[in-house]
Amino acid sequence: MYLKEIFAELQVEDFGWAGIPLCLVWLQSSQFFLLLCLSTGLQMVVQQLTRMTDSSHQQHKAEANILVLGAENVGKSESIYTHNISLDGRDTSFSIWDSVCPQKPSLQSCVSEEQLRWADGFILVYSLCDRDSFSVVRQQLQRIRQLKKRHSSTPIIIVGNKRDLQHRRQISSEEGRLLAITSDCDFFEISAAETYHGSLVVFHQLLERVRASRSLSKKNVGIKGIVRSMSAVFGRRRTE
Ligand SMILES: Nc1nc2c(ncn2[C@@H]2O[C@H](COP(=O)(O)OP(=O)(O)OP(=O)(O)O)[C@@H](O)[C@H]2O)c(=O)[nH]1
Repeated sequence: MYLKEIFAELQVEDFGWAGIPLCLVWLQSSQFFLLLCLSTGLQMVVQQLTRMTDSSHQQHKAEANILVLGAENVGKSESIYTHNISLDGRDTSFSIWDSVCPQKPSLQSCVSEEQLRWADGFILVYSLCDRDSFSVVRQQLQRIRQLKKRHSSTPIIIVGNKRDLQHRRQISSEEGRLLAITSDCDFFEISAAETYHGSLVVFHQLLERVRASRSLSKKNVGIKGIVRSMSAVFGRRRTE
C-alpha cells in the first residue's frame, strides 16, 4: 500500500519492476533530503547560538573593583570621571570606592582590611602641592604591601594631582616617580580638574594591569597543576 502510494507519487505505475529500484532511489534521496534539511537546520541553530554567544561575549563587561585612596582635598573625586570606559573596543565597567583618609593617619586607619580584600587595584592620589598628602600615600603603600603580601602583583598606581598648580609644587616629579619605582607601582602626574584625559589614562592603565595580574595568577595555577601532575607521574615511577 505504502509502496503503491510512492509509485503513484512518482507516477511510475507504467515502469513495472523497474519502478522498484526507482522507488528505492527516491526513498534514499528523500531520506537524504530529510537529513540535509535536518543538518542545515542544526547548522542554522548552531550558527545562531554562536552569534548569540559572541554578542553576549562582546556585551560581557569585565568587572574590576578600584579603590581610590588619598588624603583629604587632593582631588580624588575630580579624578573619577567615569565608571564605564571602552578598553580594546570592549565596554568595561568598574566599581570605585573613593575613600577619605585623615591627613595624619595611623598605619591601621589609612586602609581597612575590608577595603584591601575588596580591591582588585589601587589608585593612590596626592596633591603635588601638599607634602602631607604625599606622606599619606607612602603610609598607604606600606599598609597595602603589608596586608597584600601574598598578592604582590596587585596593581597600584600613584597619582600626583593638581599639576596645573606648578607655582605651589612641593613634590617634584622625580620624587613621585622614585616612590613609584621603588614600590613597583605605575606613576602619573595629572590635573584632574583641568581635563578628564589624565584620569582616563590612569584608569585605562590600572584596568590593563588588573587584567594582566589576573591572567598571571591563572597561569601560575596552570603551572602549579602541571608540576603537581608531573611529580605524581615521577613519584609513581619511582615506587614501581
Ligand atoms: N587646581 C586644581 N584643583 C583641583 C584639581 N583637582 C581637584 N581640585 C580641587 O581640589 C578640591 C578638592 O577636590 P576633591 O575632588 O573634592 O578632593 P577629594 O580628595 O575628593 O576630597 P575629600 O572629599 O575631602 O576626600 C576641589 O576644590 C577641586 O576643585 C586639579 O587638578 N587642579
